[in-house]
Amino acid sequence: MKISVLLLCSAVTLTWGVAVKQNRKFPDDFIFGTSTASYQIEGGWNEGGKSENIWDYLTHTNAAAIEDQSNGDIACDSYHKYERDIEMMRELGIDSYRFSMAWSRILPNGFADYVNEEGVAYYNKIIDEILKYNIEPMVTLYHWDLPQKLQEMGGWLNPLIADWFADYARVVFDRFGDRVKSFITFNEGRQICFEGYDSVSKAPRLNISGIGEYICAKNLALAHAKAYHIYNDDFRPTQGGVCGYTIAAGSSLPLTDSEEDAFAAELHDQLVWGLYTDPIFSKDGGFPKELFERVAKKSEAQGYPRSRLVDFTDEEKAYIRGTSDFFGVNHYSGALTSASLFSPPSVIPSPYDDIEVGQTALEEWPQSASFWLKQMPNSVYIVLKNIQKRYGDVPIYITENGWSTHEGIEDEGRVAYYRAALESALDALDDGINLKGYYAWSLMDNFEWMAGYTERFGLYEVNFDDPERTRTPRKSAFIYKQIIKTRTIDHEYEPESYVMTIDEGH
Ligand SMILES: C[C@H]1O[C@@H](Oc2ccc([N+](=O)[O-])cc2)[C@H](O)[C@@H](O)[C@H]1O
Repeated sequence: MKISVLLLCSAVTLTWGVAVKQNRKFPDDFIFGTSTASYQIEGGWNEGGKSENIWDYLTHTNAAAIEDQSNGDIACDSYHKYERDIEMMRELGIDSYRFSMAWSRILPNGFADYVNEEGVAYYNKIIDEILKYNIEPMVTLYHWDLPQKLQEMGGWLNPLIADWFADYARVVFDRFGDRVKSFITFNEGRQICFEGYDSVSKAPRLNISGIGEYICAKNLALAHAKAYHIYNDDFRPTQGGVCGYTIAAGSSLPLTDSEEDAFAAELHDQLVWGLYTDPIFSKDGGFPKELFERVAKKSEAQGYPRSRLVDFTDEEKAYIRGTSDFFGVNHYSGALTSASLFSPPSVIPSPYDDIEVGQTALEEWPQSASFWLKQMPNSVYIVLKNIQKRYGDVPIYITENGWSTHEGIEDEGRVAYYRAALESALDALDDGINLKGYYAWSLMDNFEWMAGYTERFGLYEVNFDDPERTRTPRKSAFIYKQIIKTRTIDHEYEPESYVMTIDEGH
């Protein structure tokens, strides 16, 4: 069996097993940032007029669902400690900060009948303060924390949610768009839909296997498009910013060079991100063709009178197509893909059973503290190339990329990962891929969903035993700072000390 792992060659030196070309530089206008999300860092879960969201509800009613029985009630306490967060951004010298707003902090009823001014004031403080230091906000409208009240009305399975989300988006654009020039509607459609409604993984942990994800995906696409059109028609003319969409994509390569494995890799991409992005970015719009046909055929064979993946109307397809100014990708890991690796899921119908494809990672790839995260060689380049092949030269932002450890301050594993990922991003730039920016996940340790606080992704360590939630820079923070400052990756660079300062101009 020939394993087709693509490695970009013409290396000059090898560092950490990574091909390193010399004298390469990120362009001056390349954006370096860090990412966070509201539920993972804010805390203040019932303060300042905020209402309960689906993560508050899950962690308060089913603590056992979280590995360490923890929750985001306080998290990093960024609701109170945001000034320290901004100081850290200045220490790093980042160009942009990606964070999300909590729908239930801005609209505690879920609906736009009442705007919580205290919630608006909280986000205004962050935006105004970072702009003082020339740090551009990139705001995600929805990073998984749906108001619980809307969940009780069906959440993302209720088609009316497209309007509820559009109303929320209008409030966000109206209140913040004079200063925020970059919006993302959704963080990771698949994680919202498959993990929330199909596979009992993330909140709200519903198990409508083989059906829930598809209904949610359709509603999400319509919600996104409505928000985009509102921005485009009513706000862009005066505010002049951009509005995009972010998905999670691993770099999938065919296990062998057979046609079957090439098709398996294509089907897998269609399921795990094309389902969400083809309707927006593909030439003809609509769901991915082969996936759509597979689900229709399977549904029929299973006795369903109609496909479990309900198509858009032609009018809806046209309404959704082209509704994104950039492609946001959260990228962490990769795998090799083949139908020969398929093992039937325990529950059928299931999206995985629909495609009958499986994946594997190689033993020798470094393993992070997260079971799902292994470091595939050159994986940033591979995923960006897959996106470019699919959608052409759309501007791309890597809106998350990072590595989890159980390490303390000396986080050599994370340092190696970031250096390798950014070398791979340089390969993409060298190849003419339209990559505009890179956001490290994450500024600091935070509540890592089902893993609670057992896995750490931060450039800054957070002491969750300390009521002050003290933040301390890790080695990786110094390394990332040096890369941002010089726009180059110096694999020999070692921080002189672990004392952080703010450089002039930040
Ligand atoms: C660590 C961050 O993970 C992000 O979510 C995903 C989802 C899927 C993959 N994947 O490899 O398939 C990677 C990361 C999430 O957006 C963020 O909040 C963090 O938890």
